[in-house]
Amino acid sequence: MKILSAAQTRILDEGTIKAQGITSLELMERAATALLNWLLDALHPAADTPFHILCGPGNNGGDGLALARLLHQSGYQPQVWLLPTEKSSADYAANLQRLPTAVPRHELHARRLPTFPAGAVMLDALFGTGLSRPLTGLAAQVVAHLNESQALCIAVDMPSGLLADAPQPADSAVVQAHYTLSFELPKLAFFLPQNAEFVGEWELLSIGLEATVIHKLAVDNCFIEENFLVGRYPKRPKFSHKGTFGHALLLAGSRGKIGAAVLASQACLRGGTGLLTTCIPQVGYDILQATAPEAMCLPDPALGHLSELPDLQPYAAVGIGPGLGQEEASREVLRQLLEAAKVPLVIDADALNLLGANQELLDLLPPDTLLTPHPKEFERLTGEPARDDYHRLEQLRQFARQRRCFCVLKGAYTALATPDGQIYFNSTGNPGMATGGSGDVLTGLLLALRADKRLSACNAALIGLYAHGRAGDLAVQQTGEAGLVAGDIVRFIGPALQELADSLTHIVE
Ligand SMILES: NC(=O)C1=CN([C@@H]2O[C@H](COP(=O)(O)OP(=O)(O)OC[C@H]3O[C@@H](n4cnc5c(N)ncnc54)[C@H](O)[C@@H]3O)[C@@H](O)[C@H]2O)[C@H](O)CC1
Ligand SMILES: [K+]
Repeated sequence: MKILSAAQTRILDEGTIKAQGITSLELMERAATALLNWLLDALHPAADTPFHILCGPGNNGGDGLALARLLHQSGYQPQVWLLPTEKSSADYAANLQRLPTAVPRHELHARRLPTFPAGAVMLDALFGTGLSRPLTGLAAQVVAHLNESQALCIAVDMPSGLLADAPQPADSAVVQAHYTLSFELPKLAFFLPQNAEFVGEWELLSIGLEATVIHKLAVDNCFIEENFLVGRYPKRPKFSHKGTFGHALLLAGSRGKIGAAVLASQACLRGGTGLLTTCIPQVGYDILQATAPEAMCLPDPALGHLSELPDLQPYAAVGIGPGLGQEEASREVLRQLLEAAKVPLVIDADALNLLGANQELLDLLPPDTLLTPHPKEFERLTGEPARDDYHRLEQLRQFARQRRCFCVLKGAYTALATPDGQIYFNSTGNPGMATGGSGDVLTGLLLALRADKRLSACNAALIGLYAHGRAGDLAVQQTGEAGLVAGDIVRFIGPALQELADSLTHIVE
């Protein structure tokens, strides 16, 4: 699913009106109808539910006015609160005119700001994608006042004060919505942690925006849902053998962190690798043999850390990093690997920290290498703290372009940047997965997918991120969020991948 800029949203709006031969007012009616249907379906509001709709001067306010009329026609008693303005949009004016006189309308005033009780539903239709600068004056005061309210706050299209695709100054007034109901496609702002307190839960309401126009718009940010992956994860052929899926090599573990090597090994095996060899320091040998018996174990001569790079000849892909530690000898193993590798690499955890601390190693990264930092590890890689989440995203895009690699940024909507400058946000996963070892599981799974020669580097990464989150979503149904541990994610990798393998068949059926 494409993530459009505010400017592209306008193009899509106009393109839809032209292609479908409708008026902008009719499109607004679709938006208001979609809002009404959501309110009725999701809230099942009692007939006396106090709906308060706050309307700004543009089409966002127009949506609010149209919604007020539809709520009234459905038997509710909404009230509208208008932001005084000298200039309003034509469709706002038209909907103000169409508002039944029975719907109470009030003008917002700095000295008479309304207080809404806990059971009330506030709809924030002050500003949407047309916001061009931070809110000031009365609008900012209204927003600050709304944020003090106990009522349920539902933002129409965007929380007012939030820009769709750029940061606003740190102390700007932005509505803190419980829900944001956006039209058709998500905004970039929704994917960034710094905006979570404003956006709340977000949902997309379809208003029939023109698919042919969406198709033509070039974007560099996408949101990845299951439908995007249909057909990208091939079923296992009937006559497959373990050689079909590749032999993976994992370099992981150090004294005290053997668990990371175990989790990554188990995830790699569940991720469908044909064969796995895990290279581990002596101290982990018995543990790994006992906990991942399907893996072959290659003990390093050193007791507590990796000190030697094995012969790479047999392997289809190599993963390095989980629990590795940052010993000098392990850094040399990493250096030799980067110099020698002719197969796909997956680099995580301490191997990323070693890259950050020894920046000259970054010049050795083979093209299409997959790196999986969380924000702190990413900062060590770039050596430059990000100003905000937007800046970090551009750093990520730049890093992947410059290093010709695939770079993941782990978080709530894990982002994948590709060498051609695209960013894909993953849609699966839950807060229960913010737990030790969950990243090691991702590395093992990605290693298995990179060892499978049938998958491109980009598809392997997208499928890995999606299936990892989906496995977490399946696991959390049994464990709850607090009780979820990384090993639970491992147990559901198989079912998550099977869903993807079956998705094409389901569509054909
Ligand atoms: N995208 C769609 O498919 C549809 C969108 N709809 C709704 O329309 C709004 C966007 O409407 P627009 O008129 O372009 O902008 P806004 O209502 O967000 O506000 C514009 C209005 O406000 C002025 N303005 C901008 N910034 C500020 C500021 N900081 N302070 C004060 N005033 C400001 C600006 O000059 C304009 O006058 C979209 O979000 C949807 O809700 C359609 O109804 C359905 C299709
Ligand atoms: K809004």
